[in-house]
Amino acid sequence: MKLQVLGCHGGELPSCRSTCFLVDDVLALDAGALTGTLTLEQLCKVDDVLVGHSHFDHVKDLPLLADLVIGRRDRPVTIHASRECAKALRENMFNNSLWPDFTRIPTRHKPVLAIKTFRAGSTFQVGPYTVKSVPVSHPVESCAFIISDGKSSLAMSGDTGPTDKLWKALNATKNLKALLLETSFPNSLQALADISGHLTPATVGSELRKFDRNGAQVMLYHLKPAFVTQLKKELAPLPVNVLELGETFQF
Ligand SMILES: Nc1ncnc2c1ncn2[C@@H]1O[C@@H]2COP(=O)(O)O[C@H]2[C@H]1O
Repeated sequence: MKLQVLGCHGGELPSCRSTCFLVDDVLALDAGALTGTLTLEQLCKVDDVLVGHSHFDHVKDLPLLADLVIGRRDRPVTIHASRECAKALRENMFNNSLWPDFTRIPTRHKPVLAIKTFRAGSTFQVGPYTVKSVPVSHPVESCAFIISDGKSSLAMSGDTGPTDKLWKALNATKNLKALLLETSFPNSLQALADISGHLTPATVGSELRKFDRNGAQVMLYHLKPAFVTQLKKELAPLPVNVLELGETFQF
């Protein structure tokens, strides 16, 4: 699997882009940095988007994506969202008020977008990938994903505070090559991290003690733009890498 880092922050500044990864040019993980990073030709190749939860920084490019690729693809771009997330997208984004309902445009039988719902905790197929969703800990329904192409597995934590379910699922995963793990706030903001369902370097350290790592890389993302420098200092002693924009990995 090829993994491209399009966005690896928990917000946006000229030097930071919201969460967005691209697998094998065709599968996007979250949609926080699609339209500002990919060309129109590259955007037209994205067949599926896995959305971990409904918060704005993870879904914000879906409306612009639909408007850009309409009329340029043979089939809809499929957005895979948990029930609560799908409901939020339908009611609050593609509601003909904030943005046109592109799940019915240009026609309801051949729309540019399809929203496909999964049950948090279920395993489903997306093209050649088997995707296991794992509910994690956040104020809205949020899922981690474990994605396998039959040879390698790659996991993304989604936005989460401390969790047991994710580590249990990861410890049972064969051929796990990498875990993309969220880290949002510095240790001085532990109370905010706890209330908003996020990790700090301190809780990354304690969470990693639950992980039978087996050689998998741990790559951190979702650093809040205002705290990147402080976070990198606090993370330096941990056995992890902090992701950078534009990086590409092959698993
Ligand atoms: N109680 C809170 N006080 C201040 N900021 C918050 C609070 N709850 C959520 N947030 C912010 O709102 C953001 C929503 O997206 P995130 O979960 O990435 O990160 C969250 C925090 O940055």
